[in-house]
Amino acid sequence: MIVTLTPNPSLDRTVTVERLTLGEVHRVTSGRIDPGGKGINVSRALAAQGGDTLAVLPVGGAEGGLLTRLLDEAGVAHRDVAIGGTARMNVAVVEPGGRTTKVNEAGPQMTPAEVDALLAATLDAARGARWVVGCGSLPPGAPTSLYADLVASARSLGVRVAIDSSGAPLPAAVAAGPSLIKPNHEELAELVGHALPRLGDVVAAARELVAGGVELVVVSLGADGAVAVDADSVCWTAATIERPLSTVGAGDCLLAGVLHTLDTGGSLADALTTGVRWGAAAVTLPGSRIPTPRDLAGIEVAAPQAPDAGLLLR
Ligand SMILES: Nc1ncnc2c1ncn2[C@@H]1O[C@H](COP(=O)(O)OP(=O)(O)O)[C@@H](O)[C@H]1O
Ligand SMILES: O=P(O)(O)OC[C@H]1O[C@](O)(COP(=O)(O)O)[C@@H](O)[C@@H]1O
Repeated sequence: MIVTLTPNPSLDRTVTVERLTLGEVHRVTSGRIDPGGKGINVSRALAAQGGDTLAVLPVGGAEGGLLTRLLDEAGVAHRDVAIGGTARMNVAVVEPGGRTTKVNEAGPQMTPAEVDALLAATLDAARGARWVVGCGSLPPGAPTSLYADLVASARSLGVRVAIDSSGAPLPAAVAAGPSLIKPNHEELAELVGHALPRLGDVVAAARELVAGGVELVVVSLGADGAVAVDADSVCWTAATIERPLSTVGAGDCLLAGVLHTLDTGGSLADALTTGVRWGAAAVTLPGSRIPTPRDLAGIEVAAPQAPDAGLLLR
């Protein structure tokens, strides 16, 4: 069982326009709404592939009601923690060719009691689970240490913790020694404090984090695939997608694929291959639609290999 915690879930509204021009009125050619937030997307991706998962989230307001209804419709088991605020709505504007502009709300103000209840519900759900995954930004009112606290508390229950976040909560969580982190290229550069133009720079930065106490670092690199680094090995792979439709949620699908494979006893190379397959399949789908087994068919992933250190990343 993989438990996900999404402290700041969202309704993801995706609209497609011919061309985005600042200051202009745009006519939408297609639109959709999906339950969102990074942990929720991880649970959606796992559930879509028959995985055993439970999403823990704060729920408030009319938007929160719609969010849980959409999760029910998608067959995603969830544990709701009632809050006084209202779930946020994030907008993604997609242009033909896949360029995506995102506008994310900050999220509802949470009280200290609501934050405590959310963490307690997550730890309660995590008892007996193999993995607990903390993902995404934190809403106003949540302490920067929320994911670090999750790492420490889940570890004392014997549960492995994966973290996918950004900004100040990420270094705080890293200092607590999680089992896995999944930064993208930009997040990793911010974490180590310098630019990482080549694949070799990414591997060196990931090794630095492993030496500092993170068991496994999986770095997603968009069209350049993903690289996985632990104390014993490093591997890299990628998939070619001719016509990407929307990259929203691709990193979440990658993480779901990696965890699903590790959870079912697969090797690191298999986990990375599955993750890249799920992430690449996600970019072939509109909005933050999640790949089904049928969407994975036909996605060719290169055999994992030692990274080409000199490769200049896109
Ligand atoms: N243009 C693309 N072509 C092929 N695969 C892609 C593309 N964009 C993303 N992916 C796949 O999705 C994964 C996650 O994408 P990425 O953009 O790095 O993550 P995030 O959404 O966290 O920023 C990548 O590791 C890769 O497997
Ligand atoms: O919590 P954050 O960082 O604001 O991100 C939330 C957004 O991220 C998503 O999980 C998608 O992730 P990406 O945009 O990184 O692919 C959306 O569902 C959601 O709108």
